[in-house]
Amino acid sequence: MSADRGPSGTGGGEAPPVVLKLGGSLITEKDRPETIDDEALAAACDAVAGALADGAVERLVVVHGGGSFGHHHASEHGVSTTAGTDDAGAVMDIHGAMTELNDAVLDRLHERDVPAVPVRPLSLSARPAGPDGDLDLPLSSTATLLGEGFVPVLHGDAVATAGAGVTVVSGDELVVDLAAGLGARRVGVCSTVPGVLDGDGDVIASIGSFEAVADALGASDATDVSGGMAAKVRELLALDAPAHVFGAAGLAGFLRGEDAGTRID
Ligand SMILES: Nc1ncnc2c1ncn2[C@@H]1O[C@H](COP(=O)(O)OP(=O)(O)OP(=O)(O)O)[C@@H](O)[C@H]1O
Ligand SMILES: C=C(C)CCOP(=O)(O)O
Repeated sequence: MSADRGPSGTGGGEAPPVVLKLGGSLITEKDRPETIDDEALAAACDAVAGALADGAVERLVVVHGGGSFGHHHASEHGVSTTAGTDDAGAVMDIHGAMTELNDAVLDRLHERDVPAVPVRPLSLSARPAGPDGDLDLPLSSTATLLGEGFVPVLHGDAVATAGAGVTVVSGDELVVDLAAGLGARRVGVCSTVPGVLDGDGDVIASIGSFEAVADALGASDATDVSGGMAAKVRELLALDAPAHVFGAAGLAGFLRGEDAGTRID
């Protein structure tokens, strides 16, 4: 790997970060178990590397989804964001597949000199008991890595869950906690669709409430244990920072500070 430690390394007082999710449906072939979409992943990493190199983004946290890695194994074991398992083998299947995908994302970023380092939710995070138990995601490692000039890369994962064993935490949940806790400037979710689509298949320019678009929102077309587009919009509406949902064509523009796809705020 050729990635060096990032240039800033200055501690506190830096610009608020951008939080970017690379959707699993973008970077994998979601219908084919454990298959990376090499072209799409490379293009996304090019856009990230370009934005960091030309200073369009100073501080960046990347989150990636599960695609045909996490969702496939979670579904086979009957595990979702609400249904847990007490089988260590199932946890290893889910977490192991996400580790493999995370390694691939890190490799592609390192090839482009992005100082990316993994932050693993299974080792860091937990859900307390009860239906309203908010995810506990300690942020000090991510914040410190950012301050030291790195690009932390988190991912949807298996997560310890009081009273349920281990469930799934989606990248969308992580994005929301990271953005709120780190005071993100902007949030981007890059997926296979060009934005949130209305009933006619057109991109909805902006969404301010779930009810206004609920009829158009569905689950993912592929195997998915975390709720697809409906869950994504619900999560992003809870944020203070503006969020955008867009496709591959919108990524470079989003990183330059432009509006892309659907704006959610
Ligand atoms: N109204 C809608 N607009 C756009 N996509 C929708 C809509 N309703 C349902 N979808 C589905 O949501 C999918 C995107 O959600 P999905 O969770 O699969 O994306 P992702 O975040 O890229 O993947 P992952 O969850 O693996 O990280 C689309 O591919 C589409 O099948
Ligand atoms: C299925 C797993 C392990 C990750 C789910 O994360 P998401 O793809 O962001 O919903």
